[in-house]
Amino acid sequence: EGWLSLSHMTADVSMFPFKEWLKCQNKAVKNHKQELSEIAHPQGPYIVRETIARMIALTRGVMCEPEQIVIGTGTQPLIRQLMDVQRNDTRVAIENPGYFRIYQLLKSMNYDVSPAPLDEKGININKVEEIDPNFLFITPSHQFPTGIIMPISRRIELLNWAALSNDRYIVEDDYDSEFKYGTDNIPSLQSLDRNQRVIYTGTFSKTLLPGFRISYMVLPPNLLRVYKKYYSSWIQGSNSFTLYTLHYFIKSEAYARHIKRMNHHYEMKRKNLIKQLRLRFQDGITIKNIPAGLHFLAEFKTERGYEEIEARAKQEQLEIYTIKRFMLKGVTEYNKLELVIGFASIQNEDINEAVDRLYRIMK
Ligand SMILES: Cc1ncc(COP(=O)(O)O)c(CN[C@H](CF)CCC(=O)O)c1O
Repeated sequence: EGWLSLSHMTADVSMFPFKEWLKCQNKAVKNHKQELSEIAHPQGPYIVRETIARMIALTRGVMCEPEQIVIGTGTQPLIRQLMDVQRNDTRVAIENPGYFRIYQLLKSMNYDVSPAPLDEKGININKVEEIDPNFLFITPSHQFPTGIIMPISRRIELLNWAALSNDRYIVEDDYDSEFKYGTDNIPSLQSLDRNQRVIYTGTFSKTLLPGFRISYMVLPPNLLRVYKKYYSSWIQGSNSFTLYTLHYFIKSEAYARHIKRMNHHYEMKRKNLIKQLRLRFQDGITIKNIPAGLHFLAEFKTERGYEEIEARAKQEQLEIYTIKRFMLKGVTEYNKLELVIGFASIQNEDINEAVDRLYRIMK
């Protein structure tokens, strides 16, 4: 019957409004031939940055001017640009478990990168003070991969910590913050920042499609000055055609409608998957049931180790990922079997079959 996927790295392409997207593409051709014939602004076309600035002000409380926005072809290239213009002795801390692709990028740039552990409120503030980083990478809206939603109290603690020095920044990765199911959508950390300490990054990979490669970064004025100094001759890497299409997709409210529709769709699939998992595994499964994002963590009682589970998953043609990929350096072997279970790809009618395969893999 072929492969089924519980990957957390996808979006549900079966629901993407390609017809509306193509209409916006036509508008881009009609209204912006001139701009398409030229090299775009290093940070991306102004009107696209203006539309993004307005949208994140409305949806995430982010306060910024279009001049502070840098558009990029992904979170990694944006972080690379930001960090390329920092001093070599810059110290960095990142959540552990955390987004290993950023961890690996920062290490490949020869920065001193320290994984910092979490507690029930997100990144552990005492550990942050111990490490004393210049840049702190966090995902407060929906910690990646544990899903923890950082309470306001911890956000304030972190902002107070950052405000104590001109040489401290917090990179707020607001990844998949758009998907909340019945839980409150806490405004961005950036919206609480009064000292130009927060760099805000967002992406359209989860709300549109990861293949579009459209992400953005909001720099506080002091870092924007540094950025402009180093990148004045930079040619924007994004595809202007896609960016102008995005501009019309957002302005026509198609984007807002799509997110609303996807929230309902994902909430229904998530509920069904959790129900089937509980029915099948009974007390053999413990689900970290935080109602947000496009994946959840689930711990399974099994005698089998990670390698064996991954091998059996291939046999069963079920795409699954374990928590190991997010356990950054210096963490002892996990003594429980934990999966990151994504529900964007799996079609509702395939959920029972996927759960059956998972049951055979674990038993
Ligand atoms: C924490 C976090 N911040 C941003 C992105 C978005 O990056 P970009 O598309 O480049 O804008 C991801 C995307 N994560 C990937 C797909 F889910 C990879 C996960 C894995 O490698 O496990 C992410 O986890």
